[in-house]
Amino acid sequence: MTSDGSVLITGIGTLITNSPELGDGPLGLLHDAAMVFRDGVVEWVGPAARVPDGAAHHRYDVDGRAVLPGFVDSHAHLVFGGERAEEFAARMTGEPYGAGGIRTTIAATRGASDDQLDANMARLVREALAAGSTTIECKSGYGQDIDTEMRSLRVAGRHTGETTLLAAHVTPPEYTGRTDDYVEMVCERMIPDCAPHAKWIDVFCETGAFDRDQSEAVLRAGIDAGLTARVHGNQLGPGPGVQLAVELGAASVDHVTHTTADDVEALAASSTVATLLPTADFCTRSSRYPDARAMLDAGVTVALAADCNPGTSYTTSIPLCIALAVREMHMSPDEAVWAATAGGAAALQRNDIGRLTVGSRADAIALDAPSHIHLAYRPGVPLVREVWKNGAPVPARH
Ligand SMILES: N=CN[C@@H](CCC(=O)O)C(=O)O
Ligand SMILES: [Zn+2]
Repeated sequence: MTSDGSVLITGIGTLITNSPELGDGPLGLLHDAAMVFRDGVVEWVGPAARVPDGAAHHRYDVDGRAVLPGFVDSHAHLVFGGERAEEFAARMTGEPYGAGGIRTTIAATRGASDDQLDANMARLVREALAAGSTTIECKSGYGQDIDTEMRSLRVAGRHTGETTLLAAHVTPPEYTGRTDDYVEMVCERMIPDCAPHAKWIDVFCETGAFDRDQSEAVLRAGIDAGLTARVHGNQLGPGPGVQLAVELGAASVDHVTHTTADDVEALAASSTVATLLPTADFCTRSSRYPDARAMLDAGVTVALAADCNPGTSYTTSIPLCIALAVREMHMSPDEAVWAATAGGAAALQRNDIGRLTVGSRADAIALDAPSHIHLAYRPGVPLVREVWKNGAPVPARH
């Protein structure tokens, strides 16, 4: 980058802008394109033949590669201690996944220092960035006491502005058999104390976690404290999570693996994004994947996220999510890439990311491939070759 903070990217074989006004289809696809970043935002984007004259940009030639907005990973649990490889191995030999595994991580997280939590999160954020995620949301939720939830949010806030108080993830051991008492403590004390450190409030509305009334109480307390709702729902079986999210105007309801026709209809008529987490279904060997086709065909806004966490989805790979979404959920490569970029931005209610248009954040990736289709066509191959965050190249990962 030059001292004026600008960079000209040339030689873009295909550019996804996510602006239909700029190019073909919903992805706003341009061929033989170029782009100028200045001071962290996109200053110009268009055909290579029409690059504005005279600007003393640093030039970066991507040699015919595909360039996309950086992935927006709108669902992650990155503040935790320990790991659960043994639980995963047991699951792969027949044990079912249950919400109770979360308690293992609660114990490890409570016992970890801030520095340990921070180092673990930093490692995962670096990993995600190298795989193309230039924005990542992060939930607390492995404390389930005020002190550890607060510590978790502080750590998360050092790495992302998208911090979520997952106040009701599972009833912690000291409240066993007293979930209503836990919910009361969350509403009266945890949320008021922790809200200044979070942007979002989240609950796990599921059998074995929190029921509809308990989830609603937590979400309403969060909303009253100035947070915006998002919901974990319909992951392990059908349930009230989707309807609750829609009723409360949640930004997103996440997982949505088990939905009814009424759920899909309600989502389609709402502004709530359905965030699908295919790597969680893959790693828990779920009986099914979300019915993405029904949702898309009904007009639901769909996002894809990696749900990085030590229990159900210990991956930061959005390219893997895209490959699963295409292969297992019958999304087209275009739909999957849109969902992982503009869809993630919609789930975070952001219009400055997930697109490459004038004024948007200069967060972009170049693939070692001529088109975005290769993200699904070449599963498991690390195709993300270059990453720019706020207009600056991200150093290669060691
Ligand atoms: N479903 C709830 N929470 C996490 C899993 C947490 C865990 O098992 O540690 C998820 O999004 O998949
Ligand atoms: Zn989650």
